[in-house]
Amino acid sequence: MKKMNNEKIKNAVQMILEAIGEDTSREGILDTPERVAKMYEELFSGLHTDPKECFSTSFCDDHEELVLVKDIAFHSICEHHLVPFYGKAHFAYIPKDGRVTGIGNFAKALEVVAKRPQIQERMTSTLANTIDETVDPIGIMVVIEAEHMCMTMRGVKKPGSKTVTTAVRGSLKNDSAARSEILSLIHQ
Ligand SMILES: Nc1nc2c(ncn2[C@@H]2O[C@H](COP(=O)(O)OP(=O)(O)OP(=O)(O)O)[C@@H](O)[C@H]2O)c(=O)[nH]1
Ligand SMILES: [Zn+2]
Repeated sequence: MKKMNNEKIKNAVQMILEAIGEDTSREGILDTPERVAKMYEELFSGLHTDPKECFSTSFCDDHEELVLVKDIAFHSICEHHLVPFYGKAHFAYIPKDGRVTGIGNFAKALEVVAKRPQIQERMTSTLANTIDETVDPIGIMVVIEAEHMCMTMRGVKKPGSKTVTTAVRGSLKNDSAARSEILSLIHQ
């Protein structure tokens, strides 16, 4: 994994604090540039990791029906304002040739992809493409529901508003009945 430049982040945060008129010598704020640099290392840890690595385990169990792993919580960062958006991701897929993937792999891939500055649409399609290329299922549908702090704490200020994005690959693209079943299972 490429290393982040912590020194650069520290200097930038120091400059922001100075620019907003803070007293950067006061005790509470003295270590803030360093803290933020450490935090960014965690929040953006997925930037140089390939989520395809998360799908290494699979099992052959003759299951060729729908599998839904739902309500996996995540936090990500909006690339426009660098504030969080957060919510839940749902993964539905139909295994090919009875080969199923480990259900925990969806949560691992979500963690990698969420830890990047981005928009929700790209996060959704990145996950769908990753699963399509590694698990190679008959069909896949990724649904993400999130609240964006750039829409709640600033700007239009609409707390509680949710954005829902979907990405569909394979057979589910032409199967509206299966997509409706997935959506009803998600919201059951
Ligand atoms: N499509 C999409 N838009 C997003 C996402 N996150 C934030 N945005 C929007 O990106 C837009 C950025 O708009 P700009 O006009 O460049 O920035 P701004 O003046 O700060 O915009 P406002 O947030 O509307 O005040 C805003 O409409 C945000 O609501 C996302 O995940 N997907
Ligand atoms: Zn934003």
